[in-house]
Amino acid sequence: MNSAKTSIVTDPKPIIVALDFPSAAPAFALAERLDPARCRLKVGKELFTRLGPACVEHLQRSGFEVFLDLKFHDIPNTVAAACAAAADLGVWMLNVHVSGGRAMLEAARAALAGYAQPPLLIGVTVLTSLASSDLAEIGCPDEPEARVLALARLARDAGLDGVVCSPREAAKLRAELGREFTLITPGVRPLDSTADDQRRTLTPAEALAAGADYLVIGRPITRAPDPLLALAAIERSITHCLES
Ligand SMILES: O=c1ccn([C@@H]2O[C@H](COP(=O)(O)O)[C@@H](O)[C@H]2O)c(=O)[nH]1
Repeated sequence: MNSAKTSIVTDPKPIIVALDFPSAAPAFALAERLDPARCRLKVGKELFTRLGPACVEHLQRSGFEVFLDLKFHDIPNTVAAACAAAADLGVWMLNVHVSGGRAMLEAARAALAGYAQPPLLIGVTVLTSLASSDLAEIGCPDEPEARVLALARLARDAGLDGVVCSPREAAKLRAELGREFTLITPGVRPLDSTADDQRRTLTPAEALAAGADYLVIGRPITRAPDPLLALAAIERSITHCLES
């Protein structure tokens, strides 16, 4: 993919830093060094299970918008109640697994209907750690792109605001689902980073050029010798993708 191609990314801060840490100290220490005007933060299963809602509230008090990445996947009644609980926390974005099915997705949508400023409701399609062979093993004969597209269509039809996909599917989804559907891409790796457990990756500039709205980036920043330098290098690499 041509990383020099310019795409219109309308949000001036497309980077979401994944705060995957085992305790409050390193998570909050990094957050203190980050600027809420330059990025958002993602709280996932590890930090939330350790610290609970207090960690979201702490980060919000520091001025950050928080993506609560708990990937709810359960019966509709349970997911709806969990989405309401997340909305009560005032998170900017939350997510559910699209494979929970239409009734679950519609229940999640309905649960957020009464909020004046509801969080963005996002569906997880195919985890970026999965390749074709992994899908085959769990009984899915599709290539990841076909599966992601089918799940993204279901998410859109059920009224979700967008999906989590890998950057490799972003161009296809953008073309099929239009400009308004929000695409969140983990599986983002600068050229000098290791893939770790991610299987479907592109660089930050490639992801934005393909049509991603937001880049979720964890270890390439959080495990860098200097996280702020790593973030600054990523920001420089995507400047040409941002709307001026
Ligand atoms: O398909 C998915 C959905 C969520 N994630 C989450 O994003 C970050 C990625 O972290 P890296 O360290 O940059 O790999 C992590 O919190 C995952 O839980 C994902 O990777 N893929």
